Amino acid sequence: MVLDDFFKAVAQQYKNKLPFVIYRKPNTLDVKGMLQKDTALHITEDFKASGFVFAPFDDKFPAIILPVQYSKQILTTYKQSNLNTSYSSKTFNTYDKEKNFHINLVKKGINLIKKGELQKVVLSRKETVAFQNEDIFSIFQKLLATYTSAFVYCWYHPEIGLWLGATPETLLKIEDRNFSIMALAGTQNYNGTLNVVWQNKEIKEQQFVTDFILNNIKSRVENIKVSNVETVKAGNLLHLRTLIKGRLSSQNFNLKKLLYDLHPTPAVCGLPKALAKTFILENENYNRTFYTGFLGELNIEATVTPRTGKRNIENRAYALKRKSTQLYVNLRCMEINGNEAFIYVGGGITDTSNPESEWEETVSKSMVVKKVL
Ligand SMILES: C=C(O[C@@H]1C=C(C(=O)O)C=C[C@H]1O)C(=O)O
Repeated sequence: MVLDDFFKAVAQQYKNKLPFVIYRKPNTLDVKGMLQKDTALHITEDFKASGFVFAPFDDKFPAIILPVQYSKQILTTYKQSNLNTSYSSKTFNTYDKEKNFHINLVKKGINLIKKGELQKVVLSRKETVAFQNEDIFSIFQKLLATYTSAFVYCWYHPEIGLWLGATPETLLKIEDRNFSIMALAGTQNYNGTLNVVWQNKEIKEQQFVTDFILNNIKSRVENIKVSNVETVKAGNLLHLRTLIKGRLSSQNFNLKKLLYDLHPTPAVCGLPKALAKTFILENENYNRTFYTGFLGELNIEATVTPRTGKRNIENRAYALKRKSTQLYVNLRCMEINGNEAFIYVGGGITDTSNPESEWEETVSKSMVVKKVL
């Protein structure tokens, strides 16, 4: 489908107040869309359905799905040169009240860590900025053009609202029995080089995430491969990343169990998980809803053509059908609500965190999204 027709179809869907998602995976050009044919709020209880899932931070609340069976799928290609909208150079005010609240929240977190009750907690805030007469699809296109290595999406349901984001973090990918999980944490501003020094604080907070993931998957996987810790760029920021890959031991693994043993990981919640989550729910002054939840393709049938090598020539005729799941953590995102955009940002706190720097980190993270407004 050509780009114009793609966006016309999605705009019509939005006008008709029908649910949809449009998205592009990291470092690819395909932009996919799922346009749901009814207005129902579909839920997946067992994670066996096939569709696009949108799950909240708090696992007490259900995961929403746009099911393949009730949706029309559309596809286009987006090249950076398609961008014909320019950036505005708006300035945004931050308010002392928000800053004071966040700094006090961080101090509270540090105190609990120093008392030994928590090891790490990720604390966040919601910032409201004015949003007037803007075309959400041009914002989506700016996200596509600006953040080519992110998972970029725009998701809508009339009963929930409209979300947009460009996340650098994969939660879980599964194809057949092969899986891949990312441990991403630690943040510093990007100043033109990936060759940077990381402080112990960041190294430790990222290691917590890797260890947590390994502990939670070890009983049901084999052939685990853990990458070195690498510095990766996401917009104007750098993070530390470890990739964990392997094979699930059983064909009949329980995807829901695996997912909720991981989610929310210490990249967005903390350690120990339950205590950190309670602290977050009781002390942040807003409801995260879908920020730091997860989203993406669930049990989508993909056609895989075997590689063409001399040895494989006889295989070329077969196109294999495989079920694939590719889920991302909902970060660097915003929710549009009438004339307002809510931007959600947070950061990991450990015993050596500095409250003022933690505030600055959330300001830098908010720029990722503000840049396209
Ligand atoms: C919580 C966020 O990001 C997470 C926290 C990070 C950190 O504490 O350094 C880094 C990447 C993400 O795992 C966010 O972007 O809002």
